[in-house]
Amino acid sequence: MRYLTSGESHGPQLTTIIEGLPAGMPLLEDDINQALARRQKGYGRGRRMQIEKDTVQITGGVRHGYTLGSPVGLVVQNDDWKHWTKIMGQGPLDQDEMDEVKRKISRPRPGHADLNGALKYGHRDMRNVLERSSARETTVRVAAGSVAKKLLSLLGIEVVGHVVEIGGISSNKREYSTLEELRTITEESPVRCLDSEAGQKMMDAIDQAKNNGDSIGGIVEVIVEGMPAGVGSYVHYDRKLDAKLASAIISINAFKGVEFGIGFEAAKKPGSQVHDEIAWNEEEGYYRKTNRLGGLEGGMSTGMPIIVRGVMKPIPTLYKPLESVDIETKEPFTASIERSDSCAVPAAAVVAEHVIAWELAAAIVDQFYADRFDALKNTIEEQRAFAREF
Ligand SMILES: Cc1cc2nc3c(=O)[nH]c(=O)nc-3n(C[C@H](O)[C@H](O)[C@H](O)COP(=O)(O)O)c2cc1C
Ligand SMILES: C=C(O[C@@H]1CC(C(=O)O)=C[C@@H](OP(=O)(O)O)[C@H]1O)C(=O)O
Repeated sequence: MRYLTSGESHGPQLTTIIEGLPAGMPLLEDDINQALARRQKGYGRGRRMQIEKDTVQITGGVRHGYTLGSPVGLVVQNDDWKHWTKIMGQGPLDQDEMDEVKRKISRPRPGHADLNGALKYGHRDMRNVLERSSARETTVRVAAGSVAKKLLSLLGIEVVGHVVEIGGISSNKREYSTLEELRTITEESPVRCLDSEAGQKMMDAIDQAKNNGDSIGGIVEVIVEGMPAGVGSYVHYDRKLDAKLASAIISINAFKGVEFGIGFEAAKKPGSQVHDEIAWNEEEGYYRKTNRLGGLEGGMSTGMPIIVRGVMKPIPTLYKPLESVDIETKEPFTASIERSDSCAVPAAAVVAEHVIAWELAAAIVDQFYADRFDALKNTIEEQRAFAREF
């Protein structure tokens, strides 16, 4: 299963095409719209989120609420496009229009894609870079991920993303009784945090950063329950499930680190406090007494919950900007900017949830290859029964 995306941040629309989804899976626009709305929420975002009301149009691959096995096309309109039709128009400009819109972006922001993208593609107007490097593109990644989440959910696999740290303030509450409880509580928190006290402090930290013209980052966590054991493989580097999940997290704009289970803490502990003892009972089959490795061993799922965390750096566009160099004059400058998010960690938790869901669904569809969704469902049940009785 694979997907590509297309679209600029202030262009007319964002598009994705999903290839390889089995036929006969229930899918409605509403399933996707709920995910898009969740990505738009979250304390710390800038004015753009007030302009957009992200909703999807399914443009192919679905009929009467079920997938056809043909490519699924999804489109999300950019409501901001109407303010950018000249600047972002796709046809050639006449001379008058050229004068009107020729204000080129020649001042690269440290930490964004501007300068490297300009050097790579030869764009002297860095708008040509920032339009596509913008995290606006995560809208359709969430759309594709929500289709994957639907598939997983129908197979009894649930995925939830939430925030565990913002600006150095950590959630002290990590325990929850069910994934449903984690989802419900974090959904109501403006920063998607289980710990309401820490959540309030996170909001204060975001306000403070904003007032200082600065930005802050944080850590998000994604938990997956119901994944059958043995998805992924140890036999080849590009079939390892942990590697795919790590790549998915790092592919989110501004994500700089990833860990599984106890993660980087493993470096400080002896093996006896890192590895999870294996046990067996008739009801569940094999299980681990602990889950310090976060549900992954040898590039494969263990059947225990998968726990992935990702670290997001602070947003690079600063109202109090850092020094940079104008590529036209070669002079240093510190420019002011029009608008930006001051913290997008709560939104990024939703993105992380969906990119992880995508990788898991793709790994399942590729491994238990099926053209029909009912056949896939049976195969997964058989795999679970096989593991229980093994
Ligand atoms: C949901 C989300 C919203 C973001 N909003 C902004 C923003 O408003 N301004 C900004 O400069 N960067 C924002 N970023 C981060 C940039 O897109 C990112 O830093 C940039 O693409 C450069 O990539 P890199 O940081 O991975 O190197 C956002 C990222 C995410 C995930
Ligand atoms: C548009 C989204 O996020 C954008 C991501 C982003 C960036 O540089 O990554 C910059 C900002 O864009 P703008 O300058 O248009 O306000 C964010 O709003 C979105 O998440 O839908």
